[in-house]
Amino acid sequence: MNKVFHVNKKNITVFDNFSYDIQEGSFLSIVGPSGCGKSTLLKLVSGLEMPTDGQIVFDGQAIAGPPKGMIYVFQQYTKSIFPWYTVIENIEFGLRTQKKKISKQEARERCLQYIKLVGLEGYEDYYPSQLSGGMQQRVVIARALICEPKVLLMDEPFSAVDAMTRAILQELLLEIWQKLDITILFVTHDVEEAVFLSSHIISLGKAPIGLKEEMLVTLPYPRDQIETRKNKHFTSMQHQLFESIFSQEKGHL
Ligand SMILES: Nc1ncnc2c1ncn2[C@@H]1O[C@H](COP(=O)(O)OP(=O)(O)OP(=O)(O)O)[C@@H](O)[C@H]1O
Repeated sequence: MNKVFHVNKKNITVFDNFSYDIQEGSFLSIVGPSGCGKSTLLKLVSGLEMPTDGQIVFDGQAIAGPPKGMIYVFQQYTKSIFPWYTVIENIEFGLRTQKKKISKQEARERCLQYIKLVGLEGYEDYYPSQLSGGMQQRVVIARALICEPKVLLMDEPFSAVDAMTRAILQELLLEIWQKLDITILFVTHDVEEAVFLSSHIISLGKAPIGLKEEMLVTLPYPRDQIETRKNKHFTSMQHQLFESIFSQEKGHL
């Protein structure tokens, strides 16, 4: 697959002959230096951008637009939840996008089930402005999951929350991933986050290098913020990724 943007009469080649097979059920993080094409790759997979040449195949079909079964969670969660809706109404909005006919009672029960899954029980009738950043991000995650996606695409979803909330949300996301058996594609700048969460990591080189490194993260699941970080492989994988990205960032400054 190739992806070239045309800006001000110039061509920007982001991917040149890029190819990668995503394993169903994996937790794949995409890391790499700034501007290497991480978000573009997610947009290509989600059908929000189309490749200039080649194709992206999902469920045996070339993607020609946002496919059913994939949900995109953006970084700026405050912009993607409705401030005039309560928690439960925001989550119900996810159900309505599915266009399946279900009764009011069933819709409420399903919303409550996902509210429980993300640990927001008791906050059903709160408005986003009455919630912390981490809680708002939970609403976004619940709204995405209620659509029962096969693939969840997340572009730096935790970058705007504080370190402790991020650690809690990371554990929550792993629990959900294991419970629901979905595939997650996760863009992050943070190599520690990538190693903690992922079963697979791809490191992209400065465009248009494409795939620079592929890493299988063999740390056992379930992972734990305290125990997993003590594992010596955790530290060595983190160093390896950091070195690879930092050397490219530095070379370009
Ligand atoms: N819609 C667009 N039109 C033109 N150029 C674009 C567009 N989207 C992305 N690009 C260019 O493609 C390249 C890759 O951008 P992308 O946002 O995918 O990188 P990234 O790795 O996610 O960056 P960062 O880590 O800084 O968020 C950049 O040079 C960017 O300017």
